[in-house]
Parts: sequence; structure tokens; C-alpha cells
Amino acid sequence: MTFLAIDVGNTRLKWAQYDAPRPGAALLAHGAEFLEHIEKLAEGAWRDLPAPQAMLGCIVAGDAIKRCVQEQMELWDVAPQWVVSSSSEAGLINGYDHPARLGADRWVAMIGARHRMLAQAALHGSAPRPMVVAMVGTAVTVEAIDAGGKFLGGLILPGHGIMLRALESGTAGLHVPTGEVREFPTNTSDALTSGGTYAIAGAVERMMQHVRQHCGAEPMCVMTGGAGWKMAPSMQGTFELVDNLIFDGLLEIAARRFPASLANPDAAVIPGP
Ligand SMILES: Nc1ncnc2c1ncn2[C@@H]1O[C@H](COP(=O)(O)OP(=O)(O)O)[C@@H](O)[C@H]1O
Ligand SMILES: CC(C)(COP(=O)(O)O)[C@@H](O)C(=O)NCCC(=O)O
Ligand SMILES: [K+]
Repeated sequence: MTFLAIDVGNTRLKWAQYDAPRPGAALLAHGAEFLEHIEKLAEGAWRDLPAPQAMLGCIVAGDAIKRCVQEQMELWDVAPQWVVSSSSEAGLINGYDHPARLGADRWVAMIGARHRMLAQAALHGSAPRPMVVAMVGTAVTVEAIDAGGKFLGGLILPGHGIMLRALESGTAGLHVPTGEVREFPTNTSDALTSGGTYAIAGAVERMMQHVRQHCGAEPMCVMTGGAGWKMAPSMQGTFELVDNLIFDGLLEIAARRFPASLANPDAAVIPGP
């Protein structure tokens, strides 16, 4: 049962096709498009894809974008299904005041991160750990999850691009090319690039402190998102850079929504070897 996972952020749509809706499924094809170009998916990247038999996505872009994605999907006979954050799913408990108001991308990434941690703990025969999950996209989110799988709360801050644009538009003297990350920046370009990068790194370090103190254990830190790679050289401490935490989470949720017996009705009645 081919499965299409879609993640629509505020900058880009990321998609991945798998051979089955379950963790560990083989990746058949994947891609990313800036939102300005998604109306070309059906006649472009998706045209020659084998038709997916199930789809699950998460979207934080607006309704117009959602309609556009669904139009592109009319290429296939598959119903669009979008994850909405709930009070609990796939072993994660949502501590948000209004669970449904939590960005679906944050919820799905946390589900992916939690199962990644659980798989590693099982492998090493160690106890589940609290987590800090940082997602660096258009915005940056930094989430806290305790060892029992409860989402305690998270930070939202501007991403690299928004920070730079905010400074450019709010001042007269900050129109400069992109710089390098430096400990002691000595020109405007480097000062801006370093300021943004260390603001994000600092938020992650601070959340690590909060979780360490609250949970009384060393949190596992994972980072994901389109701009995660920009952060990696500037991060302190042990962390893991994962490029597809949202797809990992979508596969976990899909495995529960599209069980194998539904995918292949005969499978349930064929006796095992
Ligand atoms: N091809 C690229 N080249 C340079 N930077 C990129 C590229 N793709 C993504 N980024 C960076 O990642 C950010 C967006 O990441 P992405 O994960 O696509 O965001 P979102 O999930 O919010 O749509 C951009 O602000 C930019 O900094
Ligand atoms: C925080 C976000 C803007 C992040 O979006 P992204 O950077 O992935 O495009 C998104 O998760 C969102 O719109 N959240 C809803 C508000 C909330 O989570 O509280
Ligand atoms: K995102």
C-alpha cells in the first residue's frame, strides 16, 4: 500500500512517498517545493508517481494553500487527510491549554521524536528520556517532552529569515549581505547572522536547562527543519540532527490509522507459514 506523507509549512511543501504506511517503510520518492510553485505539482514532480493508496499530511499554511494542495492531489483517487493536534495520539499527551491550537507540525514532529527516542532506549535497554525537540523552519519551535511522553510546553521564535527581515525593515542601517557565524562578529553582516543563530541556539540551551531541572534527568535533544543544518555547527552539547522528523511522525500516526489489514483485506485471512 503506497503511502504519501505531506508536510506543508509556511515556506515549503515537503512530500515523501513510502511503500507502506508504517515506520521503517521504504522511501520511494520525495521532494520539496516553495509554496509559490505548488500549483505545478500535478503536472511536475507528482505526474509520474505511482498513485498513492493512502495519504496523511500536516499543514500550518492557510486555507488557500490547503485547497491548492488538495486540487493537486485530484490527480489520484485518494482522500486527503490532515492531522489535527489532539489531547493524545500515538503515545504522546498534549499539555497545551487548547490542544487543537498547537501547530500540527509541532505535534507530528514530537510524535516522531518520541518514537525515535523510544526505539533507541529499547535498543540499549535504557529508560525513556525527557526530550527537547527543536524545529528550525520559517519559525523556530523548541518543545519539551517529559520521560512519560507528556508535551510540557514549547517556545516559538522567529526563524533566520524573519529575524533578518524584521531587522532590515525596522532600521535604516541593516541592509547587508548574509554573513558568517562568529563568536565576536566585527562587521554588520556577521553580527546579524551570528545574532540570529545564537538566539536560536540560546533558546534550545535554555529549554534544555528547564527540562533538566523539571524532569531531573538529562534530556535527549533532537533538531529538525529546513534550516536545521545551518544551526548544527553552532550548537553546544549532544544533539541529533534529523531531517525528517515530521515524516517519521506521520508514519507513526498512519500505522495506527491505516492498519495492514485495511490496506490488504486478504492479509487477515491468509494463514501464516
Ligand atoms: N534550498 C534552501 N536553501 C537555503 N535555505 C533554505 C532552503 N530551504 C530551506 N531553507 C531555509 O529553511 C527555512 C525554511 O525551512 P522549511 O523547513 O522549508 O520551513 P517551513 O516548514 O516553515 O516551510 C528557510 O527560512 C530557509 O532559511
Ligand atoms: C509555530 C508555527 C508557525 C511554525 O510554523 P513553520 O515554521 O513550521 O512554518 C506553526 O506551528 C503554527 O502556526 N502553530 C500554531 C500556533 C501554536 O503552535 O501555538
Ligand atoms: K514545518
